[in-house]
Amino acid sequence: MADVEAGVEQPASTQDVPVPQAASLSEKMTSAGTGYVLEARDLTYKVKVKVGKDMQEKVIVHPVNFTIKPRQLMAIMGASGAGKSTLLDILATRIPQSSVDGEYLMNDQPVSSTFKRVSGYVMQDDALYPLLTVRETLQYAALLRIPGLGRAQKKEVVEETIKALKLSACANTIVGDDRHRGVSGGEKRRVSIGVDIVHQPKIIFLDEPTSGLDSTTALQIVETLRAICQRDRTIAVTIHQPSSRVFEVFDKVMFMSKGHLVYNGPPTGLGDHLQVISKDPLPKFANLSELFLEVVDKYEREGNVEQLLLAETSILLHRNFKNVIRTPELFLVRLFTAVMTGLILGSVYWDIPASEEGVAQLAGYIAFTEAFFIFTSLEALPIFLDERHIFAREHGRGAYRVSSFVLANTLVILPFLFLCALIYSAISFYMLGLANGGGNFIYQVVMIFVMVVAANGFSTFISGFVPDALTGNGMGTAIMAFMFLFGGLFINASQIPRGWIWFYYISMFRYPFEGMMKSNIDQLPDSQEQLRTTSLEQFDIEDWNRWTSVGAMLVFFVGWRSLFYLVLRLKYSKR
Ligand SMILES: Nc1ncnc2c1ncn2[C@@H]1O[C@H](COP(=O)(O)OP(=O)(O)OP(=O)(O)O)[C@@H](O)[C@H]1O
Repeated sequence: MADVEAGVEQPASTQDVPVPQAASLSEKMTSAGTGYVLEARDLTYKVKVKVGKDMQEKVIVHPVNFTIKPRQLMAIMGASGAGKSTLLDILATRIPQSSVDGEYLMNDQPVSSTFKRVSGYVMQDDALYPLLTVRETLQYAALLRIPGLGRAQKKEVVEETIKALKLSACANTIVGDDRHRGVSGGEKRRVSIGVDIVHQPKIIFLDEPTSGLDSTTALQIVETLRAICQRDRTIAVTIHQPSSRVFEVFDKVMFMSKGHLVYNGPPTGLGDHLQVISKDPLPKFANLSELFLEVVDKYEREGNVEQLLLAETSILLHRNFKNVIRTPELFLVRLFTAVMTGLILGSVYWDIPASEEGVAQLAGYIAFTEAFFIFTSLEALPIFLDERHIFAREHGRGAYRVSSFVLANTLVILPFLFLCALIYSAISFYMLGLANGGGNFIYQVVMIFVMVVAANGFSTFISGFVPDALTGNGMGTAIMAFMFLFGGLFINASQIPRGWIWFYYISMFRYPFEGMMKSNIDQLPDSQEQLRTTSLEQFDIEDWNRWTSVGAMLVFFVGWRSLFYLVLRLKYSKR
């Protein structure tokens, strides 16, 4: 009993309602002490409807993915006809599983017959006997819903329910109706809820529990639900138009639009989301959920609901850009070193001659350029690790998908890396006096760009699984050092022992080296035909196509990023 009494004395609206340690009767009655996680994977609901003489398929709920966890009060929102009730019915298994596509899991297992035993569904209307008191109503409900329990225990359950729903003050008042004065509208709604949760289910679904109530009463109901939720309950509620205060009580909100899930995250994230999807400036003091419904309605009328589904990546991009702009030192340092390195190399290799010595200098310049850009990509490891921690927390709350995070994380860095490649090349290329025939300069910018993008992908991949930056740095540097060894400068392919040749193929240094060497040597004038032939032979690149190098680095880039995605999925999606 201790926990329910504690629940009564607590202000139910606070974010941290203490969770009692002692097991109450309700805890003893339900199988799992820690609650249930519900997970929807591509859950889809289609029906056949008659159009003229034909039967056509209509999608009521498009594939949705989300998790609902114990202690997270979750609201399903959306305009009328958005699919809220249908989704709630699917979750409550009121729509047979056989007519629903996709997977619906409870604690990682497909939902089975035990589901009904641990869950409760609260209807919208208050169908109660008007002349019974609140306590009597709940007592009869207990008799009917929990037949196996002894009389004393049933009484205890009823008292617990009365306290949890804050009905103590009116427990002996009749429910009432138009002709008999009884409890208030809010209390009546609590009694209705009590009737459906008197068997203390661990999972509770409520269809519009606040409809028809004024905003203060609605707030009290939602706060009570939140207090119940804190006792390891998994609760999902459909709600049409909550006030701002009600909206903020929820831990998580899901917005539906024409059967699509268009927002899934904490109420606090809705403002950022709105900024991205709204084409008009946002009013300063607005009810966010109402505003969101208005914006979504606009998209619906324009027939562009699918566009909303892309918003997740844009929001993350938006936030990442903001973060980058507000921490310019991160990028300025890298840009500064790119400029300095360009200047230093330009002065060291000033005006390379068209001779054997010049080709050796060119090889030195290219190898150092690679080392500089590839090794320094590891510098960003601590930042990536911080981002991974933020991701873990937000993804755990179901705020966004792994793919959106990886995509946003990839895209945000591209313009900056391009700038580094361009500035570095613009400085050093001309100081070295390299020939610009055959688009050699543009080739160098593109090559260095795809090279840093690939190296960045490698560092990000490492950041996906290492415990800390030190380990990541050690591991990354060691792998890169070996890639450098097989990068084309120190040893030719024909000299590499057979057992090591695979390293030559996976070396991120080899492709840019061979590509840039080939591109530059090809520019030697016809009078240097002999030098050109011997140099190409010396580096084994007579038949090499410089654009193959660009392609190879793009493969690395996509490959590392895909591995990063897989690592995050394996590591975090199961939890
Ligand atoms: N079995 C069905 N056959 C045909 N259409 C259906 C079926 N079930 C639901 N729909 C349609 O699917 C859409 C979503 O219905 P649903 O009741 O889930 O919406 P809602 O968001 O709960 O709306 P409201 O807030 O008005 O209750 C509606 O257009 C409804 O008419």
